[in-house]
Amino acid sequence: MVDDTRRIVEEFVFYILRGGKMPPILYYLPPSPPCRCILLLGKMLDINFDLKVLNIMEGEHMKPDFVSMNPQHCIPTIKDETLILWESRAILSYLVAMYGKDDALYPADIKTRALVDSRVQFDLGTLYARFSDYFMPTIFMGAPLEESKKSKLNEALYWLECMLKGKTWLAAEHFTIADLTCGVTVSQIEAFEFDLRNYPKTRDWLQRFKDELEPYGYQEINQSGADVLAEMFKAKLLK
Ligand SMILES: N[C@@H](CCC(=O)N[C@@H](CS)C(=O)NCC(=O)O)C(=O)O
Repeated sequence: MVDDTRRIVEEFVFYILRGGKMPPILYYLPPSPPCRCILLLGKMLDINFDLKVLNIMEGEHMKPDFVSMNPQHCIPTIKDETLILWESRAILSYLVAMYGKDDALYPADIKTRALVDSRVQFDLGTLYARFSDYFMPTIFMGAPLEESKKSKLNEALYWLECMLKGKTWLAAEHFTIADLTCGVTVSQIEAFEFDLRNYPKTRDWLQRFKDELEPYGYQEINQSGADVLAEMFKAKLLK
């Protein structure tokens, strides 16, 4: 009861501070890597999401109300007033533009932004895609791991290692959404105990990524979600 009152008061204060604008609704599931990216950014930007858990394992994403909003029925999805948006990386850049106190996480400088976009799209089209292709058939269907897919993932990790040569962060002198999306992917790969010994720069960067996000709930949001998926993966491997 006290907690409820406190939450209502906090939401009201937040509402006033935002100039009368309600916070965005986030449809999500805690272990989902793309959802974890949005939750972490929300903490960094102090966005008090109206959180709606959508359990895709129980088919909640296929319910007519959600499908009429997002016909692709994927999470994360946000609803911010009239805007309905999915694709986690597009959500990241939108939230920085709309709620960031500055553009540091998604720099306006044209050449820096081009590098951020390049790394973000590398994650979507190559790194996360190959990670998913290698691990997900085992997690969701109990399929055996495939050596050819492992090689493809190693190739993507090698490219990431090359991108980090002489760099502290992936795309700028400071942490950006490129580090956020690639970092969540690599932290999941690490949680699956994939051998990262050949990628020393990536391992150092991953540690910096964790340190950077520690004050924003890294353990509760990202590590715990990564561990849940890793448990599911191990259980399938043992079968
Ligand atoms: N490229 C999308 C991928 C989203 C995605 O695959 N979400 C999964 C959960 S991790 C999902 O919603 N699966 C259910 C479905 O697509 O029907 C993003 O980054 O947002």
